[in-house]
Amino acid sequence: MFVDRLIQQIKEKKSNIVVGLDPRLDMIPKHIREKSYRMYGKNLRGAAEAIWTFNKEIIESVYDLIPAVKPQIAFYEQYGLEGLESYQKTCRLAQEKGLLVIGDVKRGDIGTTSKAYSDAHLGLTDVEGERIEAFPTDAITVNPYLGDDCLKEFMKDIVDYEKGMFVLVKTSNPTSGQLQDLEAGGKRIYEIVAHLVHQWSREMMGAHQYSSVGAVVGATYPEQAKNLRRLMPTSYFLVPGYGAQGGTAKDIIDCFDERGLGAIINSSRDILYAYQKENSEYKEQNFGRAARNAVLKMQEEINGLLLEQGKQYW
Ligand SMILES: O=c1ccn([C@@H]2O[C@H](COP(=O)(O)O)[C@@H](O)[C@H]2O)c(=O)[nH]1
Repeated sequence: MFVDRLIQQIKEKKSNIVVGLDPRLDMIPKHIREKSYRMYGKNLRGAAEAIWTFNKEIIESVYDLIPAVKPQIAFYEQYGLEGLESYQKTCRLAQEKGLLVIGDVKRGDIGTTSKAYSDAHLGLTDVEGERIEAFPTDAITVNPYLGDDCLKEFMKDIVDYEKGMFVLVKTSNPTSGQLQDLEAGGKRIYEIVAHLVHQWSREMMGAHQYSSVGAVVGATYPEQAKNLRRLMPTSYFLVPGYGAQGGTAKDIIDCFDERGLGAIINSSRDILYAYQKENSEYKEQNFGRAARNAVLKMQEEINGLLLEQGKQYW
């Protein structure tokens, strides 16, 4: 089951960090871009190959330190088919390195359309009876806005293929409250979504009192996260917003349970582009080492605070 594999990886690597694979062309080291443009041209192929080269080195540099990666599909989709090919290759390499892959695809539509999304990202795609894997991912993010019939399609594949999903509950962006914090029947919208997620989570429980149905909860809203931990006791939290968006170890600490489990913390820009930081000791040739160092620093911050609070999971 996805959640059990995740917890096993977390314990083995003593890490609850997810590296977000969000390749931004303008932030990829120049020597990689130039080589790629020389070989393929300044076009979608050239961009996609630069991304792939960059991701390969990032994965090689951090795979032994983390349980999972989270490629954000938007950063690949913008380069069309070539970009999606890089997404697919990135997911495959990460899995080969023993990492779990959480596709940040934020899908959700009417039932029949959700089924197609789910075939592509969780299950298998049917071609005249041949069942083929389109994108190799272990879990995805989903948008709950369309309700039960939308999520039912993802649920089926989670059960059949032992995959996972993280439902958007309280997102990290500045205006997430505009809709998510509105009150309906005495409750906030995000609390109502949390209640639904809790119900869905009961259908896919693993061995450690957690479910393969998790929730996205932003690091930038610590008070709400504390409340959500209580409302969704069986859902693993995928927590974006650490680092570049301002979230700190203190802000995410209440996403964990008393055992130090229950949350995986994502950081993308702060890790991938650590070599560009003002005080960085690394040159752009060593961007992989800079990323590794950034993961180790984040691990120290989070594990240090967990230890202080007696929430030692390792
Ligand atoms: O509420 C959300 C949901 C998803 N994200 C995604 O996480 C990363 C964050 O990147 P950073 O560079 O660490 O800020 C990015 O892929 C977002 O699309 C989120 O930030 N908040």
